[in-house]
Amino acid sequence: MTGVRVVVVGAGVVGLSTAVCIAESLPLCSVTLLAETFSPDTTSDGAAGIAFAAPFPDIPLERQRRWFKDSFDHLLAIAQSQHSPDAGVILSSGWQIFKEVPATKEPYWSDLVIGFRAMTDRELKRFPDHKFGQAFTTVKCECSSYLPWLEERFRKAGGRVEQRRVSSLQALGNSFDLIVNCSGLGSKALVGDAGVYPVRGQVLKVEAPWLTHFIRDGDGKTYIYPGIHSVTIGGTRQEEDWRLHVDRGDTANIRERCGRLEPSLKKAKVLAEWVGLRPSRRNPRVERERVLLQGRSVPVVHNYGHGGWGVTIAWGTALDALGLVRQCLKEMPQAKL
Ligand SMILES: Cc1cc2nc3c(=O)[nH]c(=O)nc-3n(C[C@H](O)[C@H](O)[C@H](O)COP(=O)(O)OP(=O)(O)OC[C@H]3O[C@@H](n4cnc5c(N)ncnc54)[C@H](O)[C@@H]3O)c2cc1C
Ligand SMILES: O=C(O)CCC(=O)C(=O)O
Repeated sequence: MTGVRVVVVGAGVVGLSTAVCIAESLPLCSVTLLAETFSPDTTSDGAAGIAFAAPFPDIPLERQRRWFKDSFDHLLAIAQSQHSPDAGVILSSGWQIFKEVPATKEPYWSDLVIGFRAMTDRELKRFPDHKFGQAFTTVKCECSSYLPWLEERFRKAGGRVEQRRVSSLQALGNSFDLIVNCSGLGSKALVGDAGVYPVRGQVLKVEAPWLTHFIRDGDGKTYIYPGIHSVTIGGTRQEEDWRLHVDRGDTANIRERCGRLEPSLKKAKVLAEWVGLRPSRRNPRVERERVLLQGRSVPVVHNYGHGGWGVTIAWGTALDALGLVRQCLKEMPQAKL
């Protein structure tokens, strides 16, 4: 046997990151990336792409810190290299502001981003409804550039790409020795996970090149993220809402909320409106199991359910998934690594 046949299902930021990690680290495996949709038609494509996260309830904080750190350091290195414009990864500085002083003044990643500090009274003055704020520099990833850039990197590492929908893992059992499931919300049907659910998010992309700093309300519903080509303003977090069309009421509401934080947005031209369904789950599923497919016991590594933080932790969870793939290979006596 010359190599183990690995398939990665899903070409959003999680699937592409995972596919790149596997193809670059395990050159003797033949890796196929298989997905129903590719950039620009994935959920990842419309994300603001800011590296920022809230904690998941049941994952040890040390593991979450590792996911954040590995991803942040990976993106920071790109942002500070000549690849930054092609990959669409940049540094982004700004403020998170709170109407009430939060119980936890420093998020678990406060020492992993750059220059995290409490805002001064002078900085807070322009936000009269807010009592407390955090200033920091993080990274921002424009997935409409980053995903094609990752796909190119995957192809250069010898990966193959195939576009089709997979109706069940059974359909893959004959053609592959190891399955890596990065199908996001698709995992609800693909692996019958009832714990995966959509959280609808609507954003507007506006033209406002004079804005250079992000502003995020600590309630997580209102944010303004300046990017390379446009400013993303949002948003909504509507649980179990599968509607993919733009809601005019949401648009008006977003413009009103963001305009209150940044009055100059009233002058900004709307370039596009977008809706995505966050692949949410109580905790992301990054684990392995064996599944009986066509009479064969096939190892499956899962990496999905990142909710609203998929861009932020994709690279870190991809490295974990790579570790799980290595464990599966060790259990295959015929595999050459
Ligand atoms: C409005 C909004 C703003 C956001 N902003 C941010 C942000 O600033 N920072 C951040 O970290 N995150 C953000 N997110 C969250 C982020 O977008 C998601 O966490 C991330 O996109 C999830 O990536 P994914 O690869 O798991 O899923 P997806 O991008 O949805 O990709 C899933 C892939 O699986 C494929 N697939 C599914 N089922 C099948 C099947 N049966 N057969 C074949 N292929 C299949 C799909 O075609 C697709 O290629 C935001 C989300 C929204 C909605
Ligand atoms: O929450 C944020 O501030 C970033 C955008 C995001 O992650 C989201 O809308 O899911």
